[in-house]
Amino acid sequence: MSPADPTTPDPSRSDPAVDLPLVALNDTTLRDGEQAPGVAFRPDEKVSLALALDGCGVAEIEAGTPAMGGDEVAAIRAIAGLGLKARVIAWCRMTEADLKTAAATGVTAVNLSIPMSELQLSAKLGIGRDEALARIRRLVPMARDMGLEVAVGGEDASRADPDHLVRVAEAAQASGAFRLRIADTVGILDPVSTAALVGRITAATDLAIEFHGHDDLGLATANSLAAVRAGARHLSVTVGGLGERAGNAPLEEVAVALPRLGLGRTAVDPKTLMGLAHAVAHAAGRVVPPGKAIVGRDVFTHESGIHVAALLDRPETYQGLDPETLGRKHRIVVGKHSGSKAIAHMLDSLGYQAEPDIIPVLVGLVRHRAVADKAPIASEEFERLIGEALDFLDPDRTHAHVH
Ligand SMILES: CC(=O)SCCNC(=O)CCNC(=O)[C@H](O)C(C)(C)COP(=O)(O)OP(=O)(O)OC[C@H]1O[C@@H](n2cnc3c(N)ncnc32)[C@H](O)[C@@H]1OP(=O)(O)O
Ligand SMILES: O=C(O)CCC(=O)C(=O)O
Repeated sequence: MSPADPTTPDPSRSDPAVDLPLVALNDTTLRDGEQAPGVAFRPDEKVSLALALDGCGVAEIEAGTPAMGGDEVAAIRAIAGLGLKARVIAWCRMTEADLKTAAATGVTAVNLSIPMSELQLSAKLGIGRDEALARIRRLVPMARDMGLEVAVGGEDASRADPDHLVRVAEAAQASGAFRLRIADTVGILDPVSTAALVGRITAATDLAIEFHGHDDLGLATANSLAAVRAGARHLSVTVGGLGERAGNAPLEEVAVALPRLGLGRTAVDPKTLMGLAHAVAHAAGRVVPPGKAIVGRDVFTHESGIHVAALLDRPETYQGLDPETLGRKHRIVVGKHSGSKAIAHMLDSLGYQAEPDIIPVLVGLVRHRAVADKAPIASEEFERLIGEALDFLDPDRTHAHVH
């Protein structure tokens, strides 16, 4: 098994290594992310999120949809003028009007989107595959002549005939596009079908392939990783997975999983991911769920007695990901599932030297309190429970059970 071969990763490696393939993350929080129902960023919010995304190290920022006009155009123009390291790309339908509006924003790159499936071609545009190919051959060179880099967006590619996708890749490349996006628009792929589809395209073309996963089945991250195994070197992501319906592949999951699984490296600084998650959630009017992988409040917090007992001695016993790589730390709380070692640890961390007889009493009191409160026990409440335990053990306080 060779770690350099993306199809045979070495799961034991945890550090990004230079011999892993470089994967470009195209963050579309400001375009597809904002398509989540009710999410509406102000231009100043889009600008500050673009700066944060650039600081985090994504390769590309899909800044918005110029065809929306007004504030959206102003925001894209402002982002294009920031001089970011990331490529700033605008999303367009494959039409001359959208292209001209995009060019006027000052972006240097456009994603020209056209449906790939028969269903969308006929239902949305009333055209067939040949006309779709003709539009690619007309619009891509037009955009190139305007001095723009061009990616072709293959909407609904997961429901399209793979032979047509290959022809689209050929037409896109011959017309001057630098990339084709394979979009699982309605989120129906799994990792096996993603690898088969993406592998079919990457075997037939040397045009760069981007995979754009949706999370309708909770598989967007898994599918994105499968796409990399199959040769995709560009992935669409959004912060927190924000996006249409169930959203997109979360930036934080993809950026951390790629090197952790020995599949790829990116330029993303993992220590920026928490701040970014909260900035996007705030601007989106949403919250970061406590159990959200990588950036959730509780994902390095431990309550279960068996886990705490082991990781107090050796953190690696219950650690798949080192929190320090994300600028985070393990946290231990006491609650319904605490055992005696966790209670002793809590006493110790609050500065008490306890005699062993108080611990089982506290285990019971903590469990009871946690069920009533449906929350871990805060330090002040724990100290109150110490008092209760002392009253129970020795109502007259003739003996010091804690010091
Ligand atoms: C899978 C995706 O995420 S696709 C991206 C979705 N993003 C958005 O919709 C961005 C927000 N959208 C908007 O603000 C508006 O829909 C606009 C400004 C883009 C267009 O508004 P309108 O002109 O009023 O059109 P409306 O939204 O009613 O319908 C969409 C039109 O786009 C056309 N269209 C859709 N995809 C494409 C395409 N790839 N190429 C060309 N035309 C397309 C539809 O056929 C329809 O055309 P019609 O008006 O001639 O019937
Ligand atoms: O055509 C594209 O660029 C992809 C659009 C998209 O967001 C999707 O299909 O989910």
